[in-house]
Amino acid sequence: MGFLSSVLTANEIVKNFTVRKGFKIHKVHALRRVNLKLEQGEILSIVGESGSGKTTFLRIVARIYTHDSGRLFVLGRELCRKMSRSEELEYRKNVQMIFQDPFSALNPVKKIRQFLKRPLEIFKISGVEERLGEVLREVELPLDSLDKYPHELSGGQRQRVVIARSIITKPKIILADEPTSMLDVSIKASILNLLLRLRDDYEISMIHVTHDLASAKYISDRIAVMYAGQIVEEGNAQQIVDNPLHPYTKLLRSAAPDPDRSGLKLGETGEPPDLISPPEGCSFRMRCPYARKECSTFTGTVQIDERKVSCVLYM
Ligand SMILES: Nc1ncnc2c1ncn2[C@@H]1O[C@H](COP(=O)(O)OP(=O)(O)OP(=O)(O)O)[C@@H](O)[C@H]1O
Repeated sequence: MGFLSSVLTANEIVKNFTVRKGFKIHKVHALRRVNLKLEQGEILSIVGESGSGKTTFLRIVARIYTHDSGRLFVLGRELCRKMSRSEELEYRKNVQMIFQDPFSALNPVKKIRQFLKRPLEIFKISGVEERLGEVLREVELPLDSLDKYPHELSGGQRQRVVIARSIITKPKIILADEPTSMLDVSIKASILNLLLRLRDDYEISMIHVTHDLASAKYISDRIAVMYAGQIVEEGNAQQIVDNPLHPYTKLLRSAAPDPDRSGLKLGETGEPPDLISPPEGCSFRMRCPYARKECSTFTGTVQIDERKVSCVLYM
């Protein structure tokens, strides 16, 4: 697919959190100079283990957090700490987030109609009933779902409601944080297919965050692999999964996403480093079967065709 232009450019994004451990205050280096691009109509998956910084990046784009340094350009403007209320509203209308848990996203005492109507009220969008009907059709839910309570719907139907709300304002970018991780395997594919169709029908650009390389390959054009707050490999989704270059991507690839299938478990190969004091050089070197002396100082990125890989093996 040919893309027209970038809707998001992240340059050297840094985010630290302050945490208290006993009497001491520590800095967690959650994002360490992250560079990423999202093209119009593209689905980019950020893949990595728990704690690698995927959600933090998504939340910065969603303006739930602000970045400490670096520059982030979204839909033609630079995101800065302060935006006027009208700029903030316009931004939130255009950039919507889907959270991983469709159960906690929905208020159990409110009908689906109220949940879906809320953004239309906030953004003063007219033609409410018509738009409610349209989005339900788009997410393939029957119209009578509007008058149901969340507990009357299945997990997959609830996630469809959450997706309906995310598209009701006709956003340009969707940020999907593990949208299928709480769902049964049988329903996962239908939700991924729905996201793909929305992208195709409306040219919505998406950042999809997941632990699961298989669903990333299924849904994305490009994959960025994140480890300890850094992107270690980035490129075409199929190439990354079928022919991973970075030793960490190779490890993710060989780990069985399905616990019923035999295979390497990530925990068996060690743990990611503590982000309070991340190591110098390559952060993966302590777990890497190919580690050598240079890895303790190497921080570069190598471009191989369309792929970027941060590993000294490819120098
Ligand atoms: N609000 C916060 N306060 C302090 N530390 C945080 C906060 N949010 C995230 N962190 C830390 O930042 C690092 C990155 O976390 P993040 O949630 O972005 O990772 P993740 O890859 O999305 O993991 P998961 O898949 O488990 O959600 C972790 O070490 C985490 O403990």
